[in-house]
Amino acid sequence: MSDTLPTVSRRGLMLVMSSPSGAGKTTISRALLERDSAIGMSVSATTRPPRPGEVDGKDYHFVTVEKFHDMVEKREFLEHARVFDNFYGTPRGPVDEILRSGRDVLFDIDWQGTQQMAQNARADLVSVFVLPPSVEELERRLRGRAQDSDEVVRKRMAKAGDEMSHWPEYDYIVVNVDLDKSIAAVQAILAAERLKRERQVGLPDFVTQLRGGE
Ligand SMILES: Nc1ncnc2c1ncn2[C@@H]1O[C@H](COP(=O)(O)OP(=O)(O)OP(=O)(O)O)[C@@H](O)[C@H]1O
Ligand SMILES: Nc1nc2c(ncn2[C@@H]2O[C@H](COP(=O)(O)O)[C@@H](O)[C@H]2O)c(=O)[nH]1
Repeated sequence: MSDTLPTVSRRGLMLVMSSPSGAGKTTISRALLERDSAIGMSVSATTRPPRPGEVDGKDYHFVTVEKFHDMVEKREFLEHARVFDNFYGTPRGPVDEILRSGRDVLFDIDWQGTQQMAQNARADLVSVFVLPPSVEELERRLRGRAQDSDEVVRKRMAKAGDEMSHWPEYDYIVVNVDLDKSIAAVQAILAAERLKRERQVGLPDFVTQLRGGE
């Protein structure tokens, strides 16, 4: 066997994860990032105040409402939306940079953002909707996270039904019962999507070379 591994160049994909608040998409995303160096996270901008332990520039870019509107006007967002009582948006620049470096990009965004991304870049998008095992468990997780006030938890629970109604718009649905199984499921989705023929843009050259050149 040759000692040089064949590489077929590949077009980067955009993996979007959505769910009702508290179903577990951030937890699954973090685990995925730790295990897979070929995917980078899109860090959103938000007008929401930081939760305890959240780091500016890592979890979010925490910005004022004025700054957010300025970014919208300057078309700096790939998508943006009002979610609950705050604004959230995906800065365009870092996403382009990750894709240019040949890696995939992971997004933790809501259904409104996913719809906007689907309008602009359907071919590059892979979308996963995470459902909780039950509404009771969803509330347990939101409260167990212990990072939001009672009022915030109540508002998020009140919106959960509406958010879950968007599941048919997604490519894959993961019911997040067991965390390890959910992480493995998303890894499997990513592995299969990377092998899609149309994403392996280096295949024509590779097969030509396999056939001895033409
Ligand atoms: N399979 C699971 N079993 C039990 N607890 C879980 C599971 N998955 C996630 N959790 C816990 O549920 C809580 C909410 O998870 P997480 O913050 O990932 O939700 P989220 O969907 O990203 O919410 P948000 O949209 O508000 O950011 C966390 O405390 C997390 O540790
Ligand atoms: N459309 C977008 N939605 C986003 C973005 N960043 C996060 N989100 C979604 O907001 C809610 C609440 O998040 P939280 O961190 O306050 O709990 C959740 O559904 C996220 O997926 C974004 O850039 N665009």
